Amino acid sequence: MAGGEVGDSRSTSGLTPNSGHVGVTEPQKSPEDENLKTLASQDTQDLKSVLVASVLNLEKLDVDLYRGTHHWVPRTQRLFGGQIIGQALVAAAKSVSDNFYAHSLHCYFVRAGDPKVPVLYQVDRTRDGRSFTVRSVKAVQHGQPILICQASFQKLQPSPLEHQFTVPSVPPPEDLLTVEELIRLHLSKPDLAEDAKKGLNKLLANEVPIEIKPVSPAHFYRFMPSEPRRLFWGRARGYIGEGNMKLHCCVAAYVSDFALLGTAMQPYPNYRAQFAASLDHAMWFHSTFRSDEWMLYECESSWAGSSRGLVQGRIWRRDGVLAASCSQEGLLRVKPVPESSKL
Ligand SMILES: CCC(=O)SCCNC(=O)CCNC(=O)[C@H](O)C(C)(C)COP(=O)(O)OP(=O)(O)OC[C@H]1O[C@@H](n2cnc3c(N)ncnc32)[C@H](O)[C@@H]1OP(=O)(O)O
Repeated sequence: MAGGEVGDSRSTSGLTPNSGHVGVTEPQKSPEDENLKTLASQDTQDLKSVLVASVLNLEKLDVDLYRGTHHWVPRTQRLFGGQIIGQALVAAAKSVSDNFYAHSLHCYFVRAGDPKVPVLYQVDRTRDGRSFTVRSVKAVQHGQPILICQASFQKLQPSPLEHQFTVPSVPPPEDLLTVEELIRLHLSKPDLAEDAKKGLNKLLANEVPIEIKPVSPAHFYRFMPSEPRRLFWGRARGYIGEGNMKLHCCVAAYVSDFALLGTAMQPYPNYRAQFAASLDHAMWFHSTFRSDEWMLYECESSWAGSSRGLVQGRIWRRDGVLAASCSQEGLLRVKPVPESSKL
């Protein structure tokens, strides 16, 4: 489903499986939760490997020119930013030797992506060095750029300088519910209004190729005000396997844009985003990881103002190793939630 992101209406932001589930160390479970887990794990099989087989599988048109198609299109009817970044990184990586690994990318989203036509990716081989290789990618639709991206790749170079922050302490993914399970739980409430049901069923029908388990759903859905910080487990649906680090970075780039910007909205449950879109996105890859295994996403927003929000993200492996960091600024044009929707 669509992740309940910043553009969502109040009917879905009221998703809270139980009012006590706001802490990050002791989730509450019930037999109902356990049944829902079994149900949803069956559903995920249908989307197996869709990211690899379709979204990130670009068609080569000419030297350094590729075409990408869409899988999931958000309700905003503009292309999902993570898809464009992921595809741009795939295109960039195609002309880079296998012993060079993506270590960073910097992107600007300059126009909304049109879901009705494919995206062309034009790659410029900016520089090939002994240790670093840089590629510039322009994503184009209707003859105009929608994204400009620079990606840098490095040969593996060990160093005695090694440090990282400590991974936050949270419940393991096995103890938490997926976004789909949270929606089903909400749908099972007997007093739910018909239009809310309709909206939630629409969300469930979306086929998002990633799985998300919010650590604190009440904050994730902005049911109550909270500090601009969120934690969730995420992974690509399906099996990718070891050995293709380039692909794992592209999948992580896809996932990284999914729930970042909503962090900046968490202190303001009385406002809904009328227009929310990522403006730029940067990412740094630190260590090897498997994007088809649960990774902990830690997002915090250091600033909001001038109709923009700035969010930093850290992506942790389950064993506590910091796999990647990202930063994004997004446009957030908001309006107050009408009194009637708060009921
Ligand atoms: C998970 C998050 C995601 O994946 S988001 C997807 C990835 N990101 C994107 O698609 C963003 C792509 N970039 C863009 O669309 C443009 O760069 C944006 C951010 C819109 C640039 O904004 P701007 O310079 O305002 O563009 P524009 O003049 O074409 O206007 C676009 C619409 O916004 C309106 N607008 C403009 N200024 C204001 C304002 N101050 N207050 C209210 N509205 C404003 C314009 O009227 C225009 O509206 P409309 O589209 O004509 O209805």
